[in-house]
Amino acid sequence: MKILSAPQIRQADAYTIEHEPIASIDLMERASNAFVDYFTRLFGTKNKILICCGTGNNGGDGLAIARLLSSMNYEVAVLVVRPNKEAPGSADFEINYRLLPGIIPLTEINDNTQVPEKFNTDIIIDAIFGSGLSRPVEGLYAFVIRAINQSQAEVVSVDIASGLFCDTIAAEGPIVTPHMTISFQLPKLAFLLPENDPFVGEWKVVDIGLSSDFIADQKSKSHYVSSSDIKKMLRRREKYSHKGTFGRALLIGGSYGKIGAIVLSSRACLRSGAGLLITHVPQCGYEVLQTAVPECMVTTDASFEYISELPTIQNYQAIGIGPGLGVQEMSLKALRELLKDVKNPMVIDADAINLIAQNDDLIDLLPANTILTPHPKEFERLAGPWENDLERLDLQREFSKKHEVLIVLKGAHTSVSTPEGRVYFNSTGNPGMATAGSGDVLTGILTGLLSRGYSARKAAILGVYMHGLAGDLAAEKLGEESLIASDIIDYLPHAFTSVSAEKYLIKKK
Ligand SMILES: NC(=O)C1=CN([C@@H]2O[C@H](COP(=O)(O)OP(=O)(O)OC[C@H]3O[C@@H](n4cnc5c(N)ncnc54)[C@H](O)[C@@H]3O)[C@@H](O)[C@H]2O)[C@@H](O)CC1
Ligand SMILES: Nc1ncnc2c1ncn2[C@@H]1O[C@H](COP(=O)(O)OP(=O)(O)O)[C@@H](O)[C@H]1O
Ligand SMILES: [K+]
Repeated sequence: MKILSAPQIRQADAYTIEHEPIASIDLMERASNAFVDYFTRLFGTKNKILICCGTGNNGGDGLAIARLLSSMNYEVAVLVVRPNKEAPGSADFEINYRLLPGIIPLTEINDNTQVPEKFNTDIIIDAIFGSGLSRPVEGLYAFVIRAINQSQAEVVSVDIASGLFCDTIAAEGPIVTPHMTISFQLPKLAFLLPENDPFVGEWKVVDIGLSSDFIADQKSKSHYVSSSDIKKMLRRREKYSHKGTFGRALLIGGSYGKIGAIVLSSRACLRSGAGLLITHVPQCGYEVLQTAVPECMVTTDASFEYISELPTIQNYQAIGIGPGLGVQEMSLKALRELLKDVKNPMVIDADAINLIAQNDDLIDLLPANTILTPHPKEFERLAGPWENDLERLDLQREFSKKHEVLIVLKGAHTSVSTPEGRVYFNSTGNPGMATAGSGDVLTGILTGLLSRGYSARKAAILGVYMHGLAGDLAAEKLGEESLIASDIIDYLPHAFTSVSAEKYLIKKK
């Protein structure tokens, strides 16, 4: 799913109005209905609702939402914020203003002195500004937004929190801090930047039928990965396939006290479809691996505690290195040798990333399209510091372009950047996955998918999605608090089957 900028969203509205064709006021009605449809699934009629409206089209949505909710027996009141009494609202705002039934209490605020310290209501629907915000909020609007934020009510923003820009980090000036945002058609970049979290809350995108042709034609460097994107990527296992068809994977890692990391990667790799897995560990890991993962073959290093040398690395479709590796001099030597010899894209994680960050010569040895999976601290070691999340995103894109690698920057909404400068934000995963070893599981999944024959770009996007989905399915059953990395592996089969089920049905028809 593409992420469009505010000007592109405006053009999509205009294109849809002209080419569907649909009257602008009817598109607003459709958007308001979509909002109400989702809102009424969450909140019952017992709640007192105050709808705070600006006088643009976001405010027009607010008025239509008021009318629709009132017709469904919700107790609704409307507040219109209009600093200049004489200034008319947008055309569609004015139409909806005239359509507002008399039974809905309507207050207009023109002056700071009329703003209560806080609003006494159960729910506030915030429809002051949407994607048309053009400058930071001040004056009367700022007073109203502060009062909204001070109220005890649940706040739900229409399209985007008033005061938040669609395409960047939070500006100066007050911004609504909603519990939830119900947004139209496509996610906004602002929803995916961690520092905007207080101004987004939970968010849900509802379809308002904007032209899919127009959206398909738009250029966008940012994408939000949805389940339908993933379904298109998934491959079937063909009838006459054999284990060789699905590739030989090699995982390298583990050290004394950190063998568990490479055990997790190995199990996850096999659960992601690799035909054959060889794991290379220091001698101290031999019995652990053979016991914990009987399906994998194990080769041992000359060193008891650390990786110090390479196994034969020919004939592998995919190599993953890093989990539990440590940053010993001898492991650095082995990594340098590996990077000099390998030609295919690899997966580089954890201490292998740290070693690359500490040794300038290594980055240029990486085969094109190699996948690096840093968490933010590891990425900072690689690429240097940033001032804010938008700068971090730019840094990520630039790093990928400059070094021709994929960066999987981990966290909520993990972002995958490609050498072409595109970024794919993940839509699965939960805070239960912030637990030791879940990154090691991801490395195993990515190595498995590469060996299985997916391109590096597809392996990265699909692997991150499946890892998050397995985490979500695990959390559904076990809760987030107790989730551990092994649970993610245990739920990987459910993740794959839940996404692929529909595809098989289509094939059978
Ligand atoms: N036909 C359409 O264009 C549709 C628009 N929709 C709604 O319309 C919204 C966008 O509406 P608009 O483009 O009218 O813009 P907004 O309603 O977001 O803002 C209204 C106007 O306020 C002014 N403004 C911006 N920043 C300001 C500030 N800091 N202080 C004071 N005034 C400021 C601008 O002139 C802006 O046009 C969307 O977010 C969505 O809610 C939906 O109804 C879907 C259809
Ligand atoms: N709040 C969160 N929401 C979603 N996913 C998360 C969250 N926190 C962590 N994760 C995921 O868990 C994994 C953690 O990886 P990492 O930090 O490398 O852990 P470790 O080094 O312990 O294995 C990443 O894939 C990350 O995206
Ligand atoms: K809003």
